[in-house]
Amino acid sequence: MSIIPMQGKHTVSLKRRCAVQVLMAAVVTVGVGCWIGTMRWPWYLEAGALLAPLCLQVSLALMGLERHLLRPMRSLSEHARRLHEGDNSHFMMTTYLTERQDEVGELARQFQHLVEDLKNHNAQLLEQSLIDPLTGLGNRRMLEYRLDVALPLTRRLDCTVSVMMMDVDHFKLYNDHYGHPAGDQCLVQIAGVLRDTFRRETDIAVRLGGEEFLVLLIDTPSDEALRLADAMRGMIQAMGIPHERSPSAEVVTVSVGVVTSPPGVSADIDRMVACADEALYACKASGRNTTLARTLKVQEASLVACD
Ligand SMILES: Nc1nc2c(ncn2[C@@H]2O[C@H](COP(=O)(O)OP(=O)(O)OP(=O)(O)O)[C@@H](O)[C@H]2O)c(=O)[nH]1
Repeated sequence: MSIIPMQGKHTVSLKRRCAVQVLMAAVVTVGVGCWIGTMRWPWYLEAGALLAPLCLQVSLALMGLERHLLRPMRSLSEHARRLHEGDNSHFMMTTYLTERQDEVGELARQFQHLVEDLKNHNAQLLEQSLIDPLTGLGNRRMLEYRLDVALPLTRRLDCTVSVMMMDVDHFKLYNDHYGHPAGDQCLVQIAGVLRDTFRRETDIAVRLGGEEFLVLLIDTPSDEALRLADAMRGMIQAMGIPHERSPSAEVVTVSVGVVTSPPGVSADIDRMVACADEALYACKASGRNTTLARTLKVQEASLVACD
């Protein structure tokens, strides 16, 4: 963050305000003193006449102190307190502070910059903690984060939720044969297919870990979800990444298990993931490089188990 010098071009410094105030007090006191000298009043009247403008000047100085220093300081400390308590969602310093052309305004602007920098930094950190560094897809935390928003929405809109579990076939053999860095590249290419296939803003595609990926689609009929999952599987096969050691194909392939909750049913994601996992392992058992869907048993508008 750049540090802007305190004395800006248009700054009316508090120091200058004080100097003007003191000068005015001196001029008024000397002026009144000279005037009293010509009046030949008794001493108590002279003292009263001298003290009255002095008291007025002191009162004006205190009012200025309150207006130009103490009130903005209280306001700044209130902002700092709200930030400290975590209320920074819509943090915006009042223009009354930031538009001031003195040191307090400068302090408020710097404070505002600092808070904005911190907010950006926090947003970056949050994003980094939600992204899988290898593939750039979301990770498990991203899934949880997005489910918090997506699931209440699906309940409210009474729409379907589809979960796809995808796993690379014989990936251990791939790693053993081509090496771990080549395995990493393979995962990056697979992630690219997921990104190209699931482009809707509501689609959630994440790498759960290792060679396992999950896709969650909302408001997509079960046959469409199955068609998309199989298209994705086909595209990964069509990339033609050689896999000499695979017992099931000459290229890298994946197996995909799909499950869709019907509309009007409250989606239990854990149960759906378990069902999609079962479908995935059925793919593995049936020779791999396939897509299988499972239907969900529903009782009293909630998911019970896979059939
Ligand atoms: N290159 C690379 N390999 C990984 C990564 N994460 C996990 N793996 C490897 O992925 C392999 C997964 O092996 P398994 O779970 O036995 O599964 P598989 O060999 O694909 O066999 P099937 O799933 O039954 O087809 C292991 O060898 C892990 O070391 C990663 O980030 N990069």
